[in-house]
Amino acid sequence: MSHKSAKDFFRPLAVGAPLPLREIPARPSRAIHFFDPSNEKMAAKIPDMVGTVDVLLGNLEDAVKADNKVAAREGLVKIAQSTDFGPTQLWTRINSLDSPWVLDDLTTLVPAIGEKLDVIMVPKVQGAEDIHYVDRLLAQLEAKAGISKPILIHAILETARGVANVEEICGASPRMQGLSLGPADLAADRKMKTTRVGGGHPGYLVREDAPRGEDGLPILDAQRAIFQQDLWHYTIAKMVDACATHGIYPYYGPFGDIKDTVACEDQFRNAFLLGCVGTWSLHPVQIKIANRVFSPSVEDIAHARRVVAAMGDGTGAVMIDGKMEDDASLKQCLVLVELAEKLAEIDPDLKATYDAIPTEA
Ligand SMILES: CC(C)(COP(=O)(O)OP(=O)(O)OC[C@H]1O[C@@H](n2cnc3c(N)ncnc32)[C@H](O)[C@@H]1OP(=O)(O)O)[C@@H](O)C(=O)NCCC(=O)NCCSC(=O)C[C@H](O)C(=O)O
Ligand SMILES: [Mg+2]
Repeated sequence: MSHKSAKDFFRPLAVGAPLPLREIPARPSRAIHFFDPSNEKMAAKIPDMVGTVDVLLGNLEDAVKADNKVAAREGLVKIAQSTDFGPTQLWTRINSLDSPWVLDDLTTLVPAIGEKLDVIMVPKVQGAEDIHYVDRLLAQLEAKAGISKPILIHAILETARGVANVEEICGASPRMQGLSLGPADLAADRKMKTTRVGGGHPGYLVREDAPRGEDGLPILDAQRAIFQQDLWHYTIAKMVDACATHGIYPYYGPFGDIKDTVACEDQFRNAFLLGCVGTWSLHPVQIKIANRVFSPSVEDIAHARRVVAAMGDGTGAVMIDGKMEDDASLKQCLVLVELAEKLAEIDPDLKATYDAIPTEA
């Protein structure tokens, strides 16, 4: 595969297009909330959701009926033009690159609402070639429309080839903002034997060893603990490493069992602990869960601040509550403290919560 030379990587891909960013802004995006702009009931709720969620995403792809594709695109333009998004980012998910709708998605949205669109999510990305195509087309459209800042690209990992090529996808363009896991399409593409939209599966488990009888054989009808495993651990971990390597942001994806808010919270928390910065929300009930899970807890911030205070110049080792803390644990604590500071800038309730944490000796 041929790569652009380093000096060309940050050059605009069309004369008159905005300069590519050298750093992807670390804007809070705990929940990327999906709505169907062709659904009037949903669309009517969007202006009131501004400020309650970090990202509002007008979805044009799967979950929008084929007959509603044009209405969804037009609906998104209308909502974007008539809404002041304040601190909330506006994203869209365009149709897949092999679909009959994607060209019109891009050529309509960029001139109409390109100044308001922060990120375009591209589904079913297979390799760097998909990002290169969107990158060049966006540059041409931005130049023609006189857009002042580059629209960023977010890729969904939802094919086996996309997962295999995750490194080159992350590094394909300075527009790359991040990646999400697309567990439903990925499961289908991999021919996994599941029927769910994200989350676990009761059949994917590890069972406690069987007790042995006097004959030394396993007692098969004995009660044994079973531990359900995470089907998505490998892919999320691979995605997190690729994103961290390239300075972009990893996200979990959809959790389709809307009513199981407890398992949803578990799935989101696993992703948070592994390094993801946010997740998708498919229903208003999932926004609160995501905001809670992807914000560091009071306990973690209290502990992190103690470590930061105790570590002085950041070198050496100290004991806190019987545990050794050193340069490496300090770096982990700083990840949490810096995230809390960023979130506090846009979330007054969270700021008040973090400000109220007592300073311990
Ligand atoms: C999942 C839903 C179909 C559920 O809808 P519904 O049955 O209408 O839910 P409720 O009755 O509980 O709704 C209560 C009210 O809230 C409104 N509502 C529902 N969802 C949203 C929303 N996302 N944004 C704003 N408002 C919403 C309803 O209109 C009700 O309003 P009211 O009657 O006035 O009280 C539905 O939530 C939905 O369609 N969600 C989005 C689904 C989606 O975007 N799917 C695509 C992403 S997942 C995916 O693509 C897979 C991935 O790519 C992969 O491969 O893994
Ligand atoms: Mg999908």
